[in-house]
Amino acid sequence: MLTRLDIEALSLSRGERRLFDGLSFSLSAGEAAALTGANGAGKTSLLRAVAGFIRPDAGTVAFHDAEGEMEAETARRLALHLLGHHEGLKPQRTARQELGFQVEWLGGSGEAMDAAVARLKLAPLLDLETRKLSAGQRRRLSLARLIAAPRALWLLDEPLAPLDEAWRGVAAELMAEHLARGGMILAAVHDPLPVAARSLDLAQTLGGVR
Ligand SMILES: Nc1ncnc2c1ncn2[C@@H]1O[C@H](COP(=O)(O)OP(=O)(O)OP(=O)(O)O)[C@@H](O)[C@H]1O
Repeated sequence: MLTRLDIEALSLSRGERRLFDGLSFSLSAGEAAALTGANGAGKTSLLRAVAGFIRPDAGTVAFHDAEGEMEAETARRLALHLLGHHEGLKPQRTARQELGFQVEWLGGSGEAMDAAVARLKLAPLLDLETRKLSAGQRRRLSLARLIAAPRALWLLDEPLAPLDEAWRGVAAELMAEHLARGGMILAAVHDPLPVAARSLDLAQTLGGVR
């Protein structure tokens, strides 16, 4: 199981623009970090770099389990979830088809999928095409993935943004349970995370934070 994420001296650019330089921080089992910063500061880009979708200009992203450093590709394939703004749902497919596909792709079981559907109260939505779901309902469908296919590191991009108060409460419970099991959360947020979390302000972290 993934037990630590180490980011060391990371520099990231998008287009011609350098977003940040020399960013260093670590996250250990049971810890959460709230990534803050102005629009365009690079929060989403950092999450995508950790997930391996953007290559940094310099620096390293390393994943560790109890034995030592893991191969990054393996860690990314098996030990993390990236939940983005865009839920990555095909509009013409039903919620059931999309969730079923994702859970199978991620190696989750049918039982775990049923548990996730129950926890996120998705049963009445499963036969709707995803284009007919509201933003909050789509986010609940994405949150179901987190439960149906357990992974140690959750990379969450504004996870609460489209949720109403009641569903924010459920998301908070899911996060707290994940941390209590030794999971880790790195979340880009504009509002505070609803769990105890270290704050990592991208506007103020040039040069490194630990
Ligand atoms: N594919 C891309 N090509 C070029 N520039 C990009 C690309 N994707 C993002 N950017 C730029 O990178 C910068 C950082 O974007 P990013 O989405 O990481 O910011 P953010 O901190 O998550 O912002 P927000 O709070 O608005 O979600 C922005 O200026 C954005 O325009």
